[in-house]
Amino acid sequence: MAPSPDTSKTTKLERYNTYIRKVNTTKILSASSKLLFRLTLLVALILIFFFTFNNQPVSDPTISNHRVLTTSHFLSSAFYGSGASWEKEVRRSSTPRRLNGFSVLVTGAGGFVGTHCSLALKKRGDGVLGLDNFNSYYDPSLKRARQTLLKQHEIFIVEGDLNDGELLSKLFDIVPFTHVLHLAAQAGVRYAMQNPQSYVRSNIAGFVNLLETAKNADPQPSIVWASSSSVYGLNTENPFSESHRTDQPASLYAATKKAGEEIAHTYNHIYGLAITGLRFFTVYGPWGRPDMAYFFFTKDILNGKPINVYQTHDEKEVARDFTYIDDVVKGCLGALDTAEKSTGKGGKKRGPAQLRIYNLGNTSPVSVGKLVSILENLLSVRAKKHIIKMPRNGDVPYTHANVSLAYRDFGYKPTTDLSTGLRKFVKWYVSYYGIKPRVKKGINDSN
Ligand SMILES: O=C(O)[C@H]1O[C@H](OP(=O)(O)OP(=O)(O)OC[C@H]2O[C@@H](n3ccc(=O)[nH]c3=O)[C@H](O)[C@@H]2O)[C@H](O)[C@@H](O)[C@@H]1O
Repeated sequence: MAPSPDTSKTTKLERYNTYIRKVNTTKILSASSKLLFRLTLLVALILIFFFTFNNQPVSDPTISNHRVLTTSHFLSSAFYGSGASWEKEVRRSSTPRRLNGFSVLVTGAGGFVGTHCSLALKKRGDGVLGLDNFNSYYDPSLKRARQTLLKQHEIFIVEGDLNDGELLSKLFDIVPFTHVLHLAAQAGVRYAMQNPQSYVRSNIAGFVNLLETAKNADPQPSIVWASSSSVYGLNTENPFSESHRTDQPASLYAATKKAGEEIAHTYNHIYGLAITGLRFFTVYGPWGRPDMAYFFFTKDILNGKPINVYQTHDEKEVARDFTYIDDVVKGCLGALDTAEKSTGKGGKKRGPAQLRIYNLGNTSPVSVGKLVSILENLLSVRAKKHIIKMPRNGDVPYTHANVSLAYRDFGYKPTTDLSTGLRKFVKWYVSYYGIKPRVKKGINDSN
């Protein structure tokens, strides 16, 4: 019998090869399933991120502005800055139509004062480019409606955030702005207790970012920006003058505006930026801010909802130097017209530059009780008033502007009393929100 061949070596080899194939297949399978798992995780994370940041209820003031800003920044970075047509829009909007006209970057152009100032500048032939992040501190649909209004007047708003240095530099690369009207801010006195960080982000970090860009620009623009009557804080001298104490802010909002004034000093001192701060006193009017008392009182009175009317702890009336928007716009344009050129260039100072602060108020404080009775009369509805002690929320009991400095330097003279201004506001309100019944006859007939 022939000896059977020794197959033990080939069998071993085959077994070994089979084993290797199995191991490799398992490795490939496990690697691809890992890859698949990671991809799924990534997609899930992107989806979670997208839905979390884009499905926020818009009018809830408790929403963290930070998240909204970050998303807006994220989205805007994807949209802006590419394409010849975008640059063309930027150039077209900011080009003046009158001889020696300004080219103004208006930050917060989708806001209340920003919209009115942009329209006024455009109307007289200046070039206006808006910048706004359309955050949801209050109903963004109102900001979008203002944007539509500006678009009808050929004013383009770049959608982006003040803290986006790249975007700001790009805008200054495209346009040699002569002026910046800086109105973008986290506004509101009481909301600062709910979302303190948003005040730091917009009013301090955002402002610094803007000044950094402006100081590097060539030419450097002149800057006019919105400070606030709230910087007077616990000051007891009356009426408030620019020389009075502003070192006792009653709210974080006021503290960030005061910080802005000090920061303005620094950039003026080091870099030669010409800067003018305007202390606005409770500005109201058509296209106003829904977070302000006159606005939400109107809404609540019409809806039969109770309103809280504050009084001081010693039971005195709380009062404000309510200032009508058209007067404030004249003040802003006056400040722009009298702003001197910045003296620096490309981050270097070449000589002393103008630094100014002005009150823009109405010079006649009115109590909140009186404000409510004017509204009741205009709306023909009785308010359900709850008179309560002013909560400790950053409010001050009283504001009253002395505007002689603004009058001396650019002829600022407010001419609208509260009844006249509120009549115009109510007329706009009922038309904008399509409210017909009960509003006093004649409200739509007057100007
Ligand atoms: O002039 C300013 O510096 C500031 O003016 C307003 O702040 P404020 O004067 O507090 O305006 P509102 O929030 O509209 O309040 C007006 C008055 O109504 C009172 N109020 C407010 C809310 C409320 O429920 N009840 C009430 O009586 C306030 O105490 C205040 O006296 C703006 O909201 C700030 O952004 C701005 O910087």
